[in-house]
Amino acid sequence: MKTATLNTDTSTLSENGIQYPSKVMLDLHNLKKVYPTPKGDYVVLEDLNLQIMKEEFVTIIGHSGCGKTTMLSMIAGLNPISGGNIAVLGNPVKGPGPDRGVIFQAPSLMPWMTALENVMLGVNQVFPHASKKERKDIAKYYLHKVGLDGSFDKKAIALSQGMQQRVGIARAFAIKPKVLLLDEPFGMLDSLTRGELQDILIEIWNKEKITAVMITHDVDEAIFLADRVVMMTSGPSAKIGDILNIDFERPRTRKSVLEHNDYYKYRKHLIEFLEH
Ligand SMILES: Nc1ncnc2c1ncn2[C@@H]1O[C@H](COP(=O)(O)OP(=O)(O)OP(=O)(O)O)[C@@H](O)[C@H]1O
Repeated sequence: MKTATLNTDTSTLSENGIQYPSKVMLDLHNLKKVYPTPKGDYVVLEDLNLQIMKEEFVTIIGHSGCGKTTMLSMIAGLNPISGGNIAVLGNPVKGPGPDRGVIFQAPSLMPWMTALENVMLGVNQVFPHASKKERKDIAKYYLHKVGLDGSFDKKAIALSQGMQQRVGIARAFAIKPKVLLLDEPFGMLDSLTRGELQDILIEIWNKEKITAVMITHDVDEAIFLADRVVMMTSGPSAKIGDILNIDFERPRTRKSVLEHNDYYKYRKHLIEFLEH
């Protein structure tokens, strides 16, 4: 019989009755992923161990093809686990769920639906017992937060890429997940829009403090957003190679980060890791 998850000050009781340290939101333990290929099994990830704390913002960097998306999609429950396990607050991930929101590089909205309708889709599923007005208010609140006040009723197909990604961000936050998973969400945007959306993302995150795990290829973005930057080794059998703590105070501004004495030290550390 399933028992409800119980949160206490010191620990969390998971579904299977295991007492869990309360600060750990996400636990990846000896994670393994094997893809079958015509030439035989390809081991993408092996012995990958990582704990991510509640309210933490972690960015993931690593060479192209090392397995970042594979890892994120396994956390999302969209990609089966070959070995080891993943737990959210001590509960094993068995598939997708509303406790994990995902923002992909392409927001994959329903093109014929309006911005509001797209956000409402998720909200309706996650809060079926709320009144229609309450659900609409949640969707509108997050669309407002991402700066889309004048565009609630515009069809997704009529929105620019940057605006579509704003809807994607609103949609992910609106379901109030415990963990937000972001796979290069700004990878396709120009640098100005990218900067704007980083600011929006971090502003909402500062307020809501959802645990966030974000893949990026941009070292500066990784530093600006994160409490820790996690570096993955190159595949096959990729694992966590190194972790860098980013000790800048929050809230941060891009200017204060760039002017900080440690900024270039952090940057050098990450670039040296990637160059090896
Ligand atoms: N369904 C699949 N079947 C077989 N191999 C796959 C599959 N999906 C991914 N791969 C391979 O697994 C490896 C890791 O892919 P993944 O997309 O996770 O890497 P990544 O680090 O996210 O790459 P990028 O930074 O380029 O997005 C790659 O070699 C890729 O070709």
